[in-house]
Amino acid sequence: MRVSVFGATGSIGESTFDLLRARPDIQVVALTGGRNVARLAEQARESRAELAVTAYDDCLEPLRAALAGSGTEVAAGTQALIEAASRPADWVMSAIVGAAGLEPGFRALAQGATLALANKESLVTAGPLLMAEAARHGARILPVDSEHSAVFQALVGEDMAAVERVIITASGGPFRTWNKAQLEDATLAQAQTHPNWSMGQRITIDSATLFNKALELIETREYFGIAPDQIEVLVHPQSIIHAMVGFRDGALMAHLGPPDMRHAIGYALNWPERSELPVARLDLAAMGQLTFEAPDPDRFPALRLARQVMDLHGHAGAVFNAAKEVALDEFIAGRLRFLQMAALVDRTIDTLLTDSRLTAPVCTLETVQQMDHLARETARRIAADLT
Ligand SMILES: NC(=O)C1=CN([C@@H]2O[C@H](COP(=O)(O)OP(=O)(O)OC[C@H]3O[C@@H](n4cnc5c(N)ncnc54)[C@H](OP(=O)(O)O)[C@@H]3O)[C@@H](O)[C@H]2O)C=CC1
Ligand SMILES: CC(=O)[C@@H](O)[C@H](O)COP(=O)(O)O
Ligand SMILES: [Mn+2]
Repeated sequence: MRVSVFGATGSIGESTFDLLRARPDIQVVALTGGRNVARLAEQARESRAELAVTAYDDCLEPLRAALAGSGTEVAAGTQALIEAASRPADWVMSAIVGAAGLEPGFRALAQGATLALANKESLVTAGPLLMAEAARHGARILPVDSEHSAVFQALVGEDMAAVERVIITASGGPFRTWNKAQLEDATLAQAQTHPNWSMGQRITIDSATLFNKALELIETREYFGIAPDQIEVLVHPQSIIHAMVGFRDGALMAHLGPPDMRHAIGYALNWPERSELPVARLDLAAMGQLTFEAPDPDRFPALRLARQVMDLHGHAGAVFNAAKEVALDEFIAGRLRFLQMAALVDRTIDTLLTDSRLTAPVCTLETVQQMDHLARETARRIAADLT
């Protein structure tokens, strides 16, 4: 099997790489990264990858130097990423963070590869387009986000017409029990520490605001084609149950597992088979109890914003995600406070409500990219006002 990994140097990329080590039958085609050139080169040497690509032009020379004599080709830049995605592969991991992951995934589908999709932003910004591209080329999208992998697994052999509701769980993040006054002063160091999962910085902060769960609400609709009012978020601080599917006979099927992404990645890698995976086995008796709470929309407005976005349809997802990415950049740079992130996203959507393109159906990658660009410009202008 020929495999490529986009975002190989990140958290999902490293977990994927770890699983690939145990598969001598796999030929690594392309590995891509960003600024962590040293790690990308190590991975390429170890796996004898055909091609290593950095997203940044100024990282090309260090990458070339690190891979001299290895036999791995090197390339850099956005166009090189897209070309790498077009290189024939059977299975492609999409684990670049942010909207930058959309186009490589789109190109991988166009060459008929199975796309293991960790990059949730792809479905949030361009769900209908991505699904149509997969159908057009007879390609498959397999969910990697833990909740969506869990739903996918609970649905094996089931008829979607029998599904009444889908419940995705949320850890509640590091600020689950904080009041609003405490949230005002939440720091970057606190926000980038997840109670259960070890993940990249950006998704970790999104878990703290519940923007991660907001993206996942939209992602659920796009994957499974169910109505927003059939999708619920349930706070479950232990992150052991990842999702539940409720059927019209009242049965509720839950998917449980330790907080280790190698399960969801491995499931997508081995699908439709199940194979041995190096993940811990749960000891529920030792755990004692699993607890649940309703999310608080007042302290965490991201979920309400996601529901507004789902009602708007069209390019609202692209606008939502872009504004959220800008809010995150500003918070990381110390220019926005924690609660101002949601305020910025809210105001960006509000500002663009009068633009008819916001609700126009998503038909091309270009319009998605245009709306992403417009939303980023708008959000940056509003952020300058807020600071
Ligand atoms: N981590 C997790 O457990 C989960 C992650 N996801 C999703 O998976 C995706 C990846 O998350 P995660 O692994 O945590 O993120 P990380 O930040 O750990 O890794 C991101 C990867 O993308 C690369 N990258 C960063 N910016 C760009 C860019 N502009 N263009 C191309 N490549 C870039 C990074 O390169 P470098 O580091 O070399 O600069 C790195 O390889 C996200 O969409 C996230 O929401 C979903 C569920 C769980
Ligand atoms: C591992 C994974 O899928 C993450 O998206 C996870 O769900 C984050 O945890 P939260 O539930 O805190 O958002
Ligand atoms: Mn998730």
